[in-house]
Amino acid sequence: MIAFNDFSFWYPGREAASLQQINLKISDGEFVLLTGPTGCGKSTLLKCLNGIIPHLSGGRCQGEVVIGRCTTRTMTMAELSAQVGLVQQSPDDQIFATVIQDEVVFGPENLCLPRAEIEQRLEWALKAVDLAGYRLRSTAALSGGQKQRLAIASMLALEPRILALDEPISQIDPQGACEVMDVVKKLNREYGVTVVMVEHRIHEVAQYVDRVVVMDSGRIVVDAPARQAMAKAELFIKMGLRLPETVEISRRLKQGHIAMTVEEAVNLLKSGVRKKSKPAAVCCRPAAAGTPVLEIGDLFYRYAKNDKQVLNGINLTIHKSEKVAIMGRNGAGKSTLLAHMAALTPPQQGTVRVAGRLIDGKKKLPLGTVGMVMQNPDLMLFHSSVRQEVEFGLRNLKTVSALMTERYGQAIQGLALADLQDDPPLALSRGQRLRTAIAAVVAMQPEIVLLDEPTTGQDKRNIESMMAALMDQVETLVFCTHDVESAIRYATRVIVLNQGKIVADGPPRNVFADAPLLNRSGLRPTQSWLVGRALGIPDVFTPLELEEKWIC
Ligand SMILES: Nc1ncnc2c1ncn2[C@@H]1O[C@H](COP(=O)(O)OP(=O)(O)OP(=O)(O)O)[C@@H](O)[C@H]1O
Ligand SMILES: Nc1ncnc2c1ncn2[C@@H]1O[C@H](COP(=O)(O)OP(=O)(O)OP(=O)(O)O)[C@@H](O)[C@H]1O
Repeated sequence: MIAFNDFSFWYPGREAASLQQINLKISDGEFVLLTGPTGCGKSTLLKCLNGIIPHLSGGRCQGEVVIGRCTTRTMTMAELSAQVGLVQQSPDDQIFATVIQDEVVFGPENLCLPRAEIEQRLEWALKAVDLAGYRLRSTAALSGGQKQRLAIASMLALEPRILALDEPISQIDPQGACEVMDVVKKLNREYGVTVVMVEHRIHEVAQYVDRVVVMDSGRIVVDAPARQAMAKAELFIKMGLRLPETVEISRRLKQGHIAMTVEEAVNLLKSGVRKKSKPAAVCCRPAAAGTPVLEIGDLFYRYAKNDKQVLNGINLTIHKSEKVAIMGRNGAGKSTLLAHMAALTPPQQGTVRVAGRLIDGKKKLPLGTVGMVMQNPDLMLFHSSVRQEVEFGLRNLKTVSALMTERYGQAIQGLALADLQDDPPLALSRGQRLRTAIAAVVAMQPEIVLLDEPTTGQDKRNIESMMAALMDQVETLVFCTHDVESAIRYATRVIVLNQGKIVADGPPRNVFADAPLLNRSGLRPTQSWLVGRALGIPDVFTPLELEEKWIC
């Protein structure tokens, strides 16, 4: 169905090839996960499938990509689009209609399908991504995760033979991600759709796929059935990639079996010899009680007069030095709350105090009080090099030269951008663009840093180095995330929103041990916690903790 024959590709103006001698064959009906470190060429490879490369990208190619029986060089974009549906990494790059239903029916209408069939596909596709009630809604009034769901729906409605998905669940809440994966798997299994999915959240998708292809620096370095690929756990770790916790548990057990699901991991552990003595339960980190820096009282907010309340009576105090994760279902109100904390949106009802200043929409906060990175980093990048981008804020703060060099250096090192300083930000991979936007904010060392989903599109190594830099260089940090593992590891406090209300607020270990709460809020416990529960060991959240309590 798909064949890359000795294919290499150079973007315009780049000396190094972003794809190097790729040889890859994907059969009809296969489900392939394509993964690898940020910037290794995954999105570039997907763009070859529907003809963006070479027809729109410019640049230089060697070798060929064959879809069906024809090479993409000789096929038109229209011919390719009829076979390949590509869901792009940033939904904003894909969505163009102003109304949701228009976005979804655009493809089927262009295929000149009968009206009844278009209607049926529209209904089915929106239901599949849980947007059924949103048909007539404006696309501009969607949250980031809802936009990602819409981008998926518009490709599902095309019913393509090949579905190419570029990090389709990166901004979707954990339960929603599972539902989307179930739909994609069903299409693959029941209708024989060939699926090529790029994803860093390997732990959430590995159990769905037939085969795993890993890239590094533009080359394919692993190509194996899923279980065999997971057996190369050491290589994944060396490359800084994330493993499913069940695989991590299997690795620690050292028995040679690889568990792909929680059930398999439970059976594997039961078959081993259990440790006799249990170490004491890990203590919850105490909540910080420093000076209040964000004080929110009875905050209500709706986008338009007749809309539902998006924030529904928020009361919240965040203290200096806290590291707070805000979590919850797509559309729960996280980004809207963050916009209030950044004083970008003045309160309609209730009060917001930032660093002691009452926000009323009239007076601006002094520069350097709050730094925020939005969910879509592209909205914040406007310079012609990473260097200029990161220096911009420091120049506005009139930072003296020596301090500027120091802060710039720290931010660039911390965000792993040293090799990209002269690159134009918008010609970087998404993970690299996001790190650039974060570096620009961190370099200014504002009192409060607000990040909207900073782990999306990042490999494990970059998440770890980025979070280490944030822990080190940022005083008070508030970040929205769907990444349960990162919240457990880095947050001192987790706040869960549901329909604009705070439904949980406490140390991560308390929040993530409350399965009914997680279930109601679009979240999921970690695989280690589920394994621990099945084995009767409470308070286990990571493979390491499970090893300490169970494995000899
Ligand atoms: N439009 C472009 N112009 C020039 N270089 C580009 C362009 N897009 C990507 N690149 C470069 O090509 C390489 C591969 O980028 P690509 O987006 O395919 O990586 P990726 O593996 O998908 O990364 P991520 O996981 O961060 O999305 C990177 O080094 C990137 O800087
Ligand atoms: N500009 C807007 N106009 C009207 N409604 C909006 C607008 N932006 C967001 N909304 C709606 O407000 C609600 C909350 O959106 P918000 O972006 O705060 O959610 P979120 O929790 O950050 O979601 P996600 O996890 O998907 O990023 C959603 O129902 C969304 O559709």
